[in-house]
Amino acid sequence: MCNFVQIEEVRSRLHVDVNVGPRSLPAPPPIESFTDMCLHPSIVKDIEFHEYTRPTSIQAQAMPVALSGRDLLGCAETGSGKTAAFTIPMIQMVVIFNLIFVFQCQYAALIGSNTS
Ligand SMILES: Nc1ncnc2c1ncn2[C@@H]1O[C@H](COP(=O)(O)OP(=O)(O)OP(=O)(O)O)[C@@H](O)[C@H]1O
Repeated sequence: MCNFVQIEEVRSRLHVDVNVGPRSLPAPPPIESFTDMCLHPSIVKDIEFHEYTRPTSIQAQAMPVALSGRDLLGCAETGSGKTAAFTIPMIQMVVIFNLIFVFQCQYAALIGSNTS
């Protein structure tokens, strides 16, 4: 994917809106294939086990942002795959950087969930 127009075309097709803060760099473009996300082999294996063939819209846009280490706030309808969109990058960071051992962190991730 090379230019802004093409990126916006893909976002439009995926029905994805992206907003970044005024002093922030542009968000990474969406990635429409798990294979192209450079995920750890153990994560790829699990994605295959669950028979996810391609990212949902929220995953295609949110995962590259989170994998780049940026903060993000993602909203999408229920059942659209938000859980994996946020947790796969989180697991990737833990697996790749081995956060708990490298930084002696007590916590590597914090998950907040609404109650219903
Ligand atoms: N890329 C994908 N391909 C196929 N199925 C998927 C994919 N991503 C998630 N799913 C499946 O879709 C279903 C809904 O996903 P999930 O519950 O994560 O959505 P959600 O947006 O987090 O929902 P909620 O708003 O209710 O929390 C789950 O069964 C999940 O395993």
